[in-house]
Amino acid sequence: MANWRHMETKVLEEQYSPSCWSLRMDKDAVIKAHVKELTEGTQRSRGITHTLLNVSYGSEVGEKLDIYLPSKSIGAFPLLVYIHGGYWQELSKEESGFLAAPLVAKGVAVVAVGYDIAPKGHMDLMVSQVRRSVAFISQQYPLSRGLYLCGHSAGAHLAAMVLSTAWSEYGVKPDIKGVFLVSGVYDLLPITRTYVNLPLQMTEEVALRNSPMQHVQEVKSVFKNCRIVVAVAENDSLEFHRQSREYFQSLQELGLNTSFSVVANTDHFDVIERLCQEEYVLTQMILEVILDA
Ligand SMILES: N[C@@H](CC(=O)c1ccccc1NC=O)C(=O)O
Repeated sequence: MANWRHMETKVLEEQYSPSCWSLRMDKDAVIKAHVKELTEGTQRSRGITHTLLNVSYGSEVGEKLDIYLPSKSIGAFPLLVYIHGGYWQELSKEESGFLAAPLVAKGVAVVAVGYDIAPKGHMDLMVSQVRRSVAFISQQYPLSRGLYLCGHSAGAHLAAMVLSTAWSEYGVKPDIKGVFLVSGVYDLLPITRTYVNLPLQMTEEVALRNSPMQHVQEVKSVFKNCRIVVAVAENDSLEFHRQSREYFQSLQELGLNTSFSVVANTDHFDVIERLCQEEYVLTQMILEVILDA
């Protein structure tokens, strides 16, 4: 396939419109079903787990997170921080607890992070917010049995940016033991040439500064032993496959502990929705990584 720089805008925009590639439903239906699945799943998780909702990790209204806790826990549990997707302009933490039930049942606490989506938030702010949320959690739970990150789509981009944080500026060094990046974007430059950038208004400079592909060296210097799983939905577009593969390859070339998975029979949306199911291959992979540590 052509290099993205040589694609017509229409073709590039289609590559970066995940809803065009689902084999299950049409464009509008798949997004509607996605929001419904995440919302209902989050309601279910809230009904069956002990929760701490709207915990502030910063002074801004949007700087809040929800914690889903295992029962009978005394603080010595692993924590999985989930960063939602939605192209930095949709969704919120209110639909982001859907994955908690099967993890909490195995003794893993789940944190759903809220951040200021565009147009209120801009890229530098969102990156700073997710970094501060992880710093906050690591200070709040010093006895935890390790921190894990999971991000979907734009949230996988933000999780990858957390990995390349200069932690000295945050006064902590979180014990991040594993990261699950699902159908993410790691080079923001192509995005600047699409409709996705309308509310974001990123310049090329902002896009480069916030592209995980540009910051893999920082990952190496801090997280030599962290397990990094790069996963992409089988039915994601070629550009999404390329982005995941290239990010994985850069990490691998640096000798990091990383693996690459194409999740069979999934599209951009159910690849993450299905984390509410215990038997789903990605849920099992996450549990194996966390419980084997
Ligand atoms: N314009 C995008 C919309 C999109 O990606 C999206 C929309 C609502 C909620 C989540 C989304 N994406 C991934 O999480 C698309 O074509 O799929």
